[in-house]
Amino acid sequence: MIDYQSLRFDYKRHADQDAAAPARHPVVIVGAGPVGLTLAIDLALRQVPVVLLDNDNTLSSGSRAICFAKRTLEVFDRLGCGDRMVDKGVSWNVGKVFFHDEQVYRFDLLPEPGHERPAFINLQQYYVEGYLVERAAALPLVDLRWNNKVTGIEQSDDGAVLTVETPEGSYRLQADYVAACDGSRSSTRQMLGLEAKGRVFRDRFLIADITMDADLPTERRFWFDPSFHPGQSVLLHKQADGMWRVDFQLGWDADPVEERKPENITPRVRALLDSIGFEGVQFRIGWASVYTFACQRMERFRHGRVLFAGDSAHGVSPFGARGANSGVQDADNLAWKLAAVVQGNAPDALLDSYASEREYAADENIRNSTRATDFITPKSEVSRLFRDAVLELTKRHAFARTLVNSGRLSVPSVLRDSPLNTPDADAFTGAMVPGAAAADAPVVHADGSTGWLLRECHVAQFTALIFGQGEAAERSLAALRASDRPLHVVRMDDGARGSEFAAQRYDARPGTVYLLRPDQHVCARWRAPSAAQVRNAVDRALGKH
Ligand SMILES: O=C(O)CCc1cccc(O)c1
Repeated sequence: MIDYQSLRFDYKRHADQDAAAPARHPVVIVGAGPVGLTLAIDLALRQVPVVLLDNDNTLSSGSRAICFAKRTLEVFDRLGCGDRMVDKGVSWNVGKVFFHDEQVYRFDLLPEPGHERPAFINLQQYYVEGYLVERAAALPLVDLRWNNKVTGIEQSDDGAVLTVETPEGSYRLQADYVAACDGSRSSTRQMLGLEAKGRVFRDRFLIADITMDADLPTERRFWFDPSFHPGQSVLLHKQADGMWRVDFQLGWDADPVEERKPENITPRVRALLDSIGFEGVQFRIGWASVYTFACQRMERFRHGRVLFAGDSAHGVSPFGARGANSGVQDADNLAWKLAAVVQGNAPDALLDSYASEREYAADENIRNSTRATDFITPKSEVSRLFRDAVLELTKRHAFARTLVNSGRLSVPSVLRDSPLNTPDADAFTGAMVPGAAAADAPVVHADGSTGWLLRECHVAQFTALIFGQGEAAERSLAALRASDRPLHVVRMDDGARGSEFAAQRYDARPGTVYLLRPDQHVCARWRAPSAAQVRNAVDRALGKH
């Protein structure tokens, strides 16, 4: 078994370091974390060569982001590495909320059948990064350079020049576009004199990974004010390899250095385990950290030829697992747009929609994260009284459950107001509005074979889903063909067992067509499209209108 935590990657001298003039590349990505790696793989699969620079030669130190959401797994599936993540991770849908020591609420994030992926998996970040690195290594168009630290950036109208420091000295590189995926302390952001602004929360949390031989169902457990950690909150998650993540709220006055010491972590963990029935169970403390956080973002995610993605662009609290997941969705949004622009299939202005769509998503994540944090860590006596009253009521009254907020867990933003959407001209019901990430569903083919809707969406192209058979579906198919736009067509045959999920989720009738962007967001839909409507919708989604 590979120990991903102790892996060291070789620095290799590159021919660019000996070039007389700085070599020029279409895209240079700064930072080989989950976001930079996702973006690099996605671009390479779209036939765009990428240089990916990382300032060290290791994967994530510590388990860090552990909760990877359904949408993130669907992105990883599209990139060809979702199965490994899901096979190694622990899947979960259910969360339990406790007030004092009593369960007051249980929720199921994916109560309906007919989805390939669970609501979440928990997997240590070093595995996620390791699997992405291995996937990238299989793609000749990804040029991953370890121990290549960007120390300077100069922008011009048509690109940027980066200064890169290596163990053998520094060299310069030119890029048509730079993606800054270099984390919350982004040096790219600092070098450009930019900042992220927002609210810093005055509280401290201890995260400790413990390994123990004990089992509980794989569920998220959250305690408000439990007897084993009075006055504070606690969150427990199971990870791979018999590891568990515990988050203890400590309060602002806690001493971060003291709290990280094993002799101070042990009694906290012991009290938790004793309270959940694991009195005799031995445990080992692994990675531990004391953190504070801020909900903040850069005002704009695009600065000329530099695009910011992930934690460099925005930050949230861990509650809701919206950090890494929204970063992967940034990459998902950016990759196809960058590919379309550098390949000459879309104007540069398409990249403005990356910024506006993901700034919108960041606001939604920050809003959710801020509300959850305010509920979890009330900052006044009145807020605490309100919070405790809600939790008390929740035991008996369903209405109060909607007010409980232990973190609203990550779901993709619906990009409802995106300029890339074609507004509906026909009546539809349901959630698959233009801007929504396409819902998965079983697919039943005419020959009886089965698959999953999102797996059928081709990585490189716009996809058209056509529902049903018969004349209406044939007319829609003819319109798609006559549109003269490269479309990957997926036939959603109705009538077969299992096909009802898709028909219902997409409010489909025979002939209904959904147009999906390459990142699987719906951008248009019709009951019976014309070729011109399809053509216009594709062009609009490419930023040509
Ligand atoms: O369950 C949640 O709301 C998030 C769990 C989580 C994710 C990342 C770090 C961390 O300490 C907790």
